[in-house]
Amino acid sequence: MANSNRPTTDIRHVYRGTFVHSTQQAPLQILEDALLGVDTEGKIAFIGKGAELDRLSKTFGFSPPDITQLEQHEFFMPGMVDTHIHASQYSYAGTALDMPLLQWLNTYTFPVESRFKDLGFAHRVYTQVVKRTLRNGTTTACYFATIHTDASLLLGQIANDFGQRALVGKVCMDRNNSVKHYKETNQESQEETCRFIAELLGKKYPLVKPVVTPRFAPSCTGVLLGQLGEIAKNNNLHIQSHISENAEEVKLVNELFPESESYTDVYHKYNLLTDKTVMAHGCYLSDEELALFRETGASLSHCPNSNISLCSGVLDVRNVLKHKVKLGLGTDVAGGYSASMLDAVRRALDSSKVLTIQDPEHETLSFEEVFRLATLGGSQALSLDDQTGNFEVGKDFDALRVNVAAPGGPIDLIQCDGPKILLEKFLNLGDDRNIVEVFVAGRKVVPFTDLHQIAALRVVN
Ligand SMILES: O=c1[nH]c(=O)c2nc[nH]c2[nH]1
Ligand SMILES: [Zn+2]
Repeated sequence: MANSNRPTTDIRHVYRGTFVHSTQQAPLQILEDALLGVDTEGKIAFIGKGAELDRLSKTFGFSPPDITQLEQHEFFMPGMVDTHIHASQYSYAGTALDMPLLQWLNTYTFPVESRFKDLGFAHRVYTQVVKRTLRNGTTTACYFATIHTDASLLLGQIANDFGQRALVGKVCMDRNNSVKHYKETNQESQEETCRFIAELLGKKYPLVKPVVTPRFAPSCTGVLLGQLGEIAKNNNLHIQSHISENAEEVKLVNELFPESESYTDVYHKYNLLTDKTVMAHGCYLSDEELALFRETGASLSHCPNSNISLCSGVLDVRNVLKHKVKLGLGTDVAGGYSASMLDAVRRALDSSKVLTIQDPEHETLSFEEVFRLATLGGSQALSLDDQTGNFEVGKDFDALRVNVAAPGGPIDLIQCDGPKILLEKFLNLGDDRNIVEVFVAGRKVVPFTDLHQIAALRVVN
């Protein structure tokens, strides 16, 4: 157990009980009867053993009555990181899953996304998606919005108001032959991206940052991809997009960019693969393409619900891990029908088992490995692992207080189980009723308070 001290400001909270998290070395580390202190900046000041109470309280200047003691059947785990979610598609989540990707985009997605020039509609949908994801334990979300700058800024404001850590992307697309009113000119896309970045950074939200967001290669010209690569580089920004999700899409990219060796090479040529890039899906990437991801430090977001729901493909996560490519999980609402990262955990396990059914030699992912993908892996995929992802001293306290036996909840505990079994039960059977409190950077953001609600009612100007 780490128990290093850190020069710190005052301690604001101390928690005592079971903590579960992942480290680089171990997908699951269980710390029973641990003490964790959070300083006034919301950072983890210390984590040690309960037996060290005297020493820790002297060193950090807190008194034992100030400690919050977890109940039986409760534990803290790191907040989950959704590395890929379309906030704008939340309005039709759970429907419209009867077509493959390219037809699905034209039939359902583009018509809905075009409605976000209406800020009232955007406000309703974005408030709901931020609240829903927070309640379900997503402390960090990497969002796609739409092509509309003001609505995308509104999403950033709402995430900030509710206290969620977020990367927010104004979608860029200057090519769309099927829904002609839902696209930008090349100049609009470039100028509005610059305005979006400048205005969002200008807000100085502590936990919300812009992410450069070419939708995917088929909806962007090479000129736009090049401009976005430049913008990201000049401002040292995150980048997100989609790659190799569906076989028809891969074929289309080969036709649209015949000069490139592969789909990955298209993005690489335009300087869009960096150590702050996250690409969704990657079901059909070759080993050479995975090697390019590893070389550039770019990461993948595994979105198993979406991959199954749109009959896109099945990502071989084991192979991605073998190539040492950074990897997190994404809900990919609304190609994925659930906004809950617990669903992403379950679908990732199911997908891995499908690969084992097809090939018994395939090494199935364990629940501990998938737990790591949902937490530390996601933070690494977003290059935010210096701030969040586990309970290391110096990181922000992003955490879920889980009660596996929450009254009225979905889990019946029959016998007295240890913390590893409790975690497994929660991952497989739990839901938001088990997530009794959510913390981001030390601040309790769930249950919602009146302050959250009032902030969210603010009308944009
Ligand atoms: O799952 C997906 N959802 C989208 O909105 C999208 N756009 C391009 N490619 C996509 N894939
Ligand atoms: Zn997506």
